[in-house]
Amino acid sequence: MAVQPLTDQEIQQRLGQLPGWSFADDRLSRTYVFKGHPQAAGMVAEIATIQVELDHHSELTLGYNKVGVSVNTHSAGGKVTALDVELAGRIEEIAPRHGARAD
Ligand SMILES: C[C@H](O)[C@H](O)[C@H]1CNC2=NC(N)=NC(=O)C2=N1
Repeated sequence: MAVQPLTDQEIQQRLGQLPGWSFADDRLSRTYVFKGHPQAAGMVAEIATIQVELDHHSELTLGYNKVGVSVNTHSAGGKVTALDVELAGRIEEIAPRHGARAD
């Protein structure tokens, strides 16, 4: 069975475990700030590796010292699902090693 969208209540509950992430326009999103461009790019590269492993892919934006992550599940009609929450959690785990801080 295809992955089901989470309800707004379920999303709010899961956001409690994902500080810095927000829910708007049917997407989970977060921006991270880094010391400089190499650190930001390194974070993007590791996110890409995780996304290949999970077979779930966010929209990533790389700036000078910022990385934006925004994700929903295409196969669930562009809604937020447990797959998005899982990816966000995996990204949170690696962020400290890249020196990421809140925007
Ligand atoms: C065939 C492949 O598994 C699918 O296209 C995957 C790939 N990555 C994906 N990523 C996201 N964000 N949503 C999806 O529905 C999705 N589907």
